[in-house]
Amino acid sequence: MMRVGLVGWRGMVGSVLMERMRAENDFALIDPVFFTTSNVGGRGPDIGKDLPALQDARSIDQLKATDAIISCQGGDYTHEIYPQLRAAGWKGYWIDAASALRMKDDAVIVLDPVNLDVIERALHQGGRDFIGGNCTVSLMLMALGGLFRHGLVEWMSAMTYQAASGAGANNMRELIRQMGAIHASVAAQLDDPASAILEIDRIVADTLRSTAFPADHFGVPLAGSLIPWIDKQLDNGQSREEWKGQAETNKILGREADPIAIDGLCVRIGAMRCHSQALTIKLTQDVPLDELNEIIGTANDWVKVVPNEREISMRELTPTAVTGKLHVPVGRLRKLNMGPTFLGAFTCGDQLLWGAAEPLRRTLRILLQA
Ligand SMILES: NC(=O)C1=CN([C@@H]2O[C@H](COP(=O)(O)OP(=O)(O)OC[C@H]3O[C@@H](n4cnc5c(N)ncnc54)[C@H](OP(=O)(O)O)[C@@H]3O)[C@@H](O)[C@H]2O)C=CC1
Ligand SMILES: N[C@@H](CC(=O)OP(=O)(O)O)C(=O)O
Repeated sequence: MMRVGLVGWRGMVGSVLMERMRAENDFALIDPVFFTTSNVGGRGPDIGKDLPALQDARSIDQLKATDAIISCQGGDYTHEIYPQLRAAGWKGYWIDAASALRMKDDAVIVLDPVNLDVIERALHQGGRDFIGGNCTVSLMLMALGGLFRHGLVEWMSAMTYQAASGAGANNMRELIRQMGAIHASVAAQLDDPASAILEIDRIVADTLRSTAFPADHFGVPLAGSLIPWIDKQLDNGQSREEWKGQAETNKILGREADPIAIDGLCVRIGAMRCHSQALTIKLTQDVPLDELNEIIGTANDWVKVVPNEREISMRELTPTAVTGKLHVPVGRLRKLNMGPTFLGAFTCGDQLLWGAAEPLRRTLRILLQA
């Protein structure tokens, strides 16, 4: 049985990964060893079978005794440990949620419903590093992979509406705290049907602008507002999250040599854990909408085309509908006024499932069958 080390299993991404691995009975197929950076000798998670005590995630000797490692511990950990482990001669598979190794030449960004061919080719060639993609990119490709597969995308612009979870667990908590602070500031006026709406609005604005408003993690209000910047600032004016759109999509598709132009603006909004995206797609040719629906909707087992109708879009194409679910709805599909080769689309997906945990556990399954 493959001895698989799990690092970062109690974090947010790691916890979702544990849930999914339990649900899919993955632990029956491996000999799992749990690591920690903070509780060596402690107890691992409940996975329905006996486990040895937690091992030290910074011990190269202990890590070396594995055939594969899945890390959800974060980029700093990867930067610190991965080079030491390879330098010590470890030849195992490194599967990682963090972005640290994504653009390394011999690393594959894994999203098997879209790029199983790229993953299998790398495995054939002795590839050992399999890295989960950026959540926004992975969710866009789960939704629109069919168009790319059919060579129909000349360029794409993605305008994103990204959830608090992408910034971490503390940010999710802070979003709810911010919502509570807003409500508390006008609770009395809300209970009084005769109160003036402009007075409520003024108090809410004062609350949002107050230095007492809880914003330690985001730095600014998200509830009742939005944040038009995600990740670091690059010299060319893009945010790093926006840069990933083109760089990671083309790497996932294995077409770095002939990249498709992808760009847009990434925005944080007050959703909990589902990223949404409004997409403008320049098609390489004029394809009728019913054919596009078919191409998009049959690309994988999880994408689900939502008819471009008001009621069903409002019910099914939202973070509320999608949270905790593996399907990836895509809708609002229509030709835009710019011409017959311009397609509009809107998609929404759980960024902790297909955006983070699910590609990792599926990669493990692929390695087990290799
Ligand atoms: N958040 C996201 O949406 C996505 C994140 N990723 C990547 O995944 C990696 C991990 O992200 P994420 O899961 O958000 O990180 P977390 O901060 O939730 O967890 C990382 C580690 O922090 C330690 N930790 C310290 N305090 C706590 C606590 N109170 N509860 C749980 N764990 C704690 C744990 O390590 P220990 O048990 O050793 O103490 C844990 O494994 C990052 O590199 C990120 O870039 C990738 C895609 C999406
Ligand atoms: N940057 C993403 C989350 C994330 O962790 O991305 P990456 O894995 O590319 O660092 C967000 O904020 O929504």
